[in-house]
Amino acid sequence: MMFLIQGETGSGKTTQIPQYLYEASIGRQGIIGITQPRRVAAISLAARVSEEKKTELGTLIGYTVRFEDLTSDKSKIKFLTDGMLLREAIGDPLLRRYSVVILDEAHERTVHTDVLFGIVKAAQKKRKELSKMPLKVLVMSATMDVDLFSQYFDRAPVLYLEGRQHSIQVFYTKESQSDYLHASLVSIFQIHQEAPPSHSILVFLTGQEEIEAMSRTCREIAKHLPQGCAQMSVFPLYASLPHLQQLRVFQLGQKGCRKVILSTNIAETSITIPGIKYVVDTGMVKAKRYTPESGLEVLAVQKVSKAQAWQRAGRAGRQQAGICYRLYTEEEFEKFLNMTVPEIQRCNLASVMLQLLALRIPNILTFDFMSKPSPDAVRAAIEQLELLGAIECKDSQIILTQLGKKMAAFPLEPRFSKAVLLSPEFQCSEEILTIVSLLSVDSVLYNPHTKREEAHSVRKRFISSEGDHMTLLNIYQAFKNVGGHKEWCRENFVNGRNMAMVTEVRCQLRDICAKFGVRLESSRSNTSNIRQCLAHALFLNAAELQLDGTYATLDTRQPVAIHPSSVLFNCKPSYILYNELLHTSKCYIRDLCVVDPEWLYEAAPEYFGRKLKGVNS
Ligand SMILES: Nc1ncnc2c1ncn2[C@@H]1O[C@H](COP(=O)(O)OP(=O)(O)OP(=O)(O)O)[C@@H](O)[C@H]1O
Repeated sequence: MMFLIQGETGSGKTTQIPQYLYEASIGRQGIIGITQPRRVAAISLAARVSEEKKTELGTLIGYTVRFEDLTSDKSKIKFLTDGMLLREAIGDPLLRRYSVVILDEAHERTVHTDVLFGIVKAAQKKRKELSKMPLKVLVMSATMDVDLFSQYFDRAPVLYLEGRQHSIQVFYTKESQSDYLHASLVSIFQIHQEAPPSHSILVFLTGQEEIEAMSRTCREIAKHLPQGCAQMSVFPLYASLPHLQQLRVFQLGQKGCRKVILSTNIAETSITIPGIKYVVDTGMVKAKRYTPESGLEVLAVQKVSKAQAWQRAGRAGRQQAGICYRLYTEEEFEKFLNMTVPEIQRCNLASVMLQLLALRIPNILTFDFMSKPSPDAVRAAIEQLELLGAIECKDSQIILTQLGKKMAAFPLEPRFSKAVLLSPEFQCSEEILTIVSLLSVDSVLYNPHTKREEAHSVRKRFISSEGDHMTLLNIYQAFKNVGGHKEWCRENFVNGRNMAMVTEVRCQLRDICAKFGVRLESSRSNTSNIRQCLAHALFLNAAELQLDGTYATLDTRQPVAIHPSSVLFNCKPSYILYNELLHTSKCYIRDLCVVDPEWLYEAAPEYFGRKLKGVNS
């Protein structure tokens, strides 16, 4: 059985259908799994359904997100991120534990969801052939391209759910806005002056810095409003915000005080934030863009698709009638793409390719994708995995190496799992495990805007001239030396909860190492072995200082600049590794580590030999 369900936002697809299936005993033989593209959605939905069923979260209803599993043997309804279901499929491609798989928010088309489409389709077919317990599959969204989906899923029938409890009115601007931040501010304060304070406002912006700056401005303006105007509480919401702070947005606001939530697209789908009456949509989003020719995966601010705009509007009108102000004209909206370009067509494929190979799917080009990735992007991913030693190409066949098999077992990007696996060679396993864990969780640094200077100055003693990785390592070691003391965290502006998470992730990574017989070795001699190990794993993300004082990436000579958040912002080391590229006013590199060029060359002599030839010719 395979159905597509299209129902308006807020019609009850995600919270009700799993319960109906459970009550109809459809999930008796196995678990009902519901995938979500984001962890905050998986967690908050599990909590909501659990509350509706009056059970304790983690018993009948649970959730699994990366590095966090709140399920038990009793769990029958499980919310999980699409990435986690994909990981489970590596261990069990037939997904035998599940009687029903619901792929929710299918329009988001994350890489993981797209791969899951193929995996789930194949699992269903195979289970039928083997006369095993049938796998029922539901694909749901308010805004998916039903024709494309139905065709892909062998003409699966589409069920349309009509109706939502509350209406939503949508308004456009009359004229195009050149400054969406200014336009958002004007809208927020207009609503604030006119509407009762119990009506909360949700504003969609593009990223952490923008949101933090806007929060400050809103709070400042709110202080100077005329007497009689209601108070305002501003809540930022973005992926790297500590989890507890994320959850604060779901709490009811104080009486007589307006709640304003400034969010990235993490609040765009799935979730219900109580009290939201108004949505302000800037029409902008920060998303990945990938150019296979340059091999660069960049985060850049761009226009949303129509589907995203409708999802955003759908966050209003969930508990009462809602209003959505779009800060763009109707003509502009008409020019938006109908659907967001699937992530598989705009991201680096190295990670997903490694997972497909671990799933014993030999050829990503012939895999049953709803939308094929570009052959150039596939070639670039193959080259990267080959350089990392994860695969070998023999007679036009791609084979996962022993190293590659181990790499795929870690819930990490290939370059980070490679760093872990190489660490014994460089006698720095403990340190690399810490660094990789630190990079896998939300930021452990707490930078409250009112005490930014103070936070910087107390943390100065941890700063390493060798970069951000080493600085984070110093902070972690100091945290451990005081036994994770809460007072110490407070004094040093360190997020204790996220630090505890780092310790948890570290344990999990250690367990995976133990399972694969990876001997962990550390000499604690100096820091150059740690940086050398990072150079051998992250050499594809290296940048070089130019004669004019700027930086360029080593692979494609892309001009880049050090991000102001880096401890190296005012330094000019000759060679640095970076974790991420971010495109705002210019192309920034962030999370940096100083390295020697010889280490890079040692890591991939042929590759850098070729690159240098390219530069000289
Ligand atoms: N955490 C919550 N608090 C209060 N009400 C909620 C909550 N979650 C859901 N609801 C109510 O249930 C309704 C249906 O929510 P549900 O998430 O199931 O809708 P949906 O059809 O899946 O929407 P979408 O397509 O936007 O994900 C909401 O409109 C809201 O009225």
